[in-house]
Amino acid sequence: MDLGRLYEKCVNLLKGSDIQFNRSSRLDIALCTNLPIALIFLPAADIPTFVGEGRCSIGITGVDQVKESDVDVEIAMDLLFGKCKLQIQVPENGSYQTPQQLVGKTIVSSFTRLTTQFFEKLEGVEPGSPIKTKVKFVGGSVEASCALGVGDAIVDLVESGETMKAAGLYAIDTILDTSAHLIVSKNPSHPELVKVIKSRLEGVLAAQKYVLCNYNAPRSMLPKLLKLTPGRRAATVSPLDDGEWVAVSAMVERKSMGQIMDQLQDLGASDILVFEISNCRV
Ligand SMILES: Nc1ncnc2c1ncn2[C@@H]1O[C@H](COP(=O)(O)OP(=O)(O)OP(=O)(O)O)[C@@H](O)[C@H]1O
Ligand SMILES: O=P(O)(O)OC[C@H]1O[C@H](OP(=O)(O)OP(=O)(O)O)[C@H](O)[C@@H]1O
Repeated sequence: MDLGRLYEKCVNLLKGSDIQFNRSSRLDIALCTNLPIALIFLPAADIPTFVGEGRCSIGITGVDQVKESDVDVEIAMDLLFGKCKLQIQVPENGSYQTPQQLVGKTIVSSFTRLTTQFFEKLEGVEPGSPIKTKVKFVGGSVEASCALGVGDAIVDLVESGETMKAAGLYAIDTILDTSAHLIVSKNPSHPELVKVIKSRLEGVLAAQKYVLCNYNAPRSMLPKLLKLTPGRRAATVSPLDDGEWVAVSAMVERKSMGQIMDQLQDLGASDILVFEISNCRV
């Protein structure tokens, strides 16, 4: 698990999965109070190594860090947060507009492996063969490199684009779209626990993706209404005291919720209620 940008979302995910723990301040390890596991809080870039070497059975970090580390782990689940892009950025007022123009130049990045792989492909050489482009490592504040004359371009993560803009840079290509992922050791010490944690996390992700929609409707409109709210397997339809009416309950995708409510109403549904799902197994 991660200490910085991903930390809060990781903790929320664990809470949602009912993985309980108390973390004393400044301690990097916390024992789970309701499962026989220890949680270790590590920098995002170190997590792939710990999991790759089997020291930790599972980890949560950006897939950018996993690919940069070149470790042999299972990339098990996209956790759908921490989304950003690893992009090639050049000075706005400079002469470079395409990655091809950077061949033979100096590129600065914290992601030297991914940058090197990109230029190997661009230069048409075998992986591991020498390339004309020079790739330099810088651990932080990479965006200052061009202005300070350390490099001609940088490869760095972009989320809002504000850092890039403030540094007078713009992106000319994307090397990787990334987000936080669950990674699993190829030899976990307790595979059965890994399975439990995976299915709990899947439950939280599904709960985030769906809401529960309940409504009352004239029975005659059911065929049309159920096309809008078919449910995952099938919608639950219950009779009401008024025999002409039914109550419907179905999971719907959160992203379509507003549109579906509008259409249900247009078709004569009433008392449309939408509920958050705090957890589920589907
Ligand atoms: N705007 C962003 N900038 C950098 N990383 C981001 C951004 N948005 C999401 N991420 C993800 O977060 C990961 C880095 O996490 P973070 O910055 O928390 O690292 P850390 O080393 O654990 O913490 P810190 O840098 O605070 O010590 C990246 O690898 C990427 O997957
Ligand atoms: O597109 P934005 O939303 O502006 O985010 C991107 C910036 O955030 C990260 O840096 P971070 O703040 O982690 O500091 P660092 O430069 O020391 O890595 C990343 O390296 C970019 O510089």
